Amino acid sequence: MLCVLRRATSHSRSILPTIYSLVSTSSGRKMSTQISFSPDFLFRQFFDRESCTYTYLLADVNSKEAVLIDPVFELAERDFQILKELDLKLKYAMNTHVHADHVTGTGVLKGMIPECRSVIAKSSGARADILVEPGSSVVFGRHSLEVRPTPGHTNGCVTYVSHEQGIAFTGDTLLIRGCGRTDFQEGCPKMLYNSVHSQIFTLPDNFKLYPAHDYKGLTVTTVGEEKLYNARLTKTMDEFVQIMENLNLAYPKKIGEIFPWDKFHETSRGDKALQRSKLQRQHNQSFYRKDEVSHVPFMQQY
Ligand SMILES: N[C@@H](CCC(=O)N[C@@H](CSS)C(=O)NCC(=O)O)C(=O)O
Repeated sequence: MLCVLRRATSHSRSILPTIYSLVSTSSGRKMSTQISFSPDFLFRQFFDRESCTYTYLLADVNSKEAVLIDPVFELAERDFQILKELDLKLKYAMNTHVHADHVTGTGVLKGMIPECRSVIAKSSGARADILVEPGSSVVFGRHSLEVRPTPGHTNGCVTYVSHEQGIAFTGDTLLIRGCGRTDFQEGCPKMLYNSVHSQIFTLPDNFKLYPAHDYKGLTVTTVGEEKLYNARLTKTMDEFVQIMENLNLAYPKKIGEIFPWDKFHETSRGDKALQRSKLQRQHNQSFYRKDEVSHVPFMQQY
């Protein structure tokens, strides 16, 4: 047993510097200079087992002002309880985009915390108290998040960046070793490719990236790692488009609750997506009649 442990330790010692040096060779930056969180910055990552969604809680520990990124409707009570226990004041409940796979928790949280304001990108077309635009800053206490436009999965996708903490919340634009699908809801692979390369891969290699979902149990990545190992985004644009057009993923389970089918149908791109959406629509109509979609008001009431 001791032997195995020793071997495992020396193995991880030999691999890590290789990764770091590969990354620093490709960009000229040193991955080994890890950016630590400031002592007055609180960070928590929460997980929804149902939709594999990450919700992030960030706060200024002195002023107690907090933000939640991508809260989930069914888990609003969990998030509220944590805020209460940590004695935090939720200033903003924000979304990276209009989600197709879960209903946002912002409406419920606003009901529980009257001072809380909802935030989403103006380009999403969704309703919220604050509609942010490229270059806007979301300020909580002494901390702030820069809003970077990263359309492609949806038109209104944004990435929120904390330069001081060296972190970015990429929503569904960039997933760990993958990316958001582009086969519905205004999806456009070329746009997504450009967004990642111009807005995310231009951040320093040692910035940590936190996605809105992971389906394999991974929690965090870095710009440097994704530039080396992302199976889709390390390809050329043409290769990337080919990959994205042939993913053939099943639609998210909740899509029928999020989108009125007529709107979804209109905004699907390409014949293949349109055909699939027709089939899906026929299938779902037996479950979701439009006038029975009780969650839609929450989707609109960010
Ligand atoms: N199986 C899940 C949905 C999985 C899925 O489609 N995820 C989306 C993000 S939520 S719209 C995605 O972009 N995935 C990309 C990928 O490569 O997996 C469900 O049934 O809800």
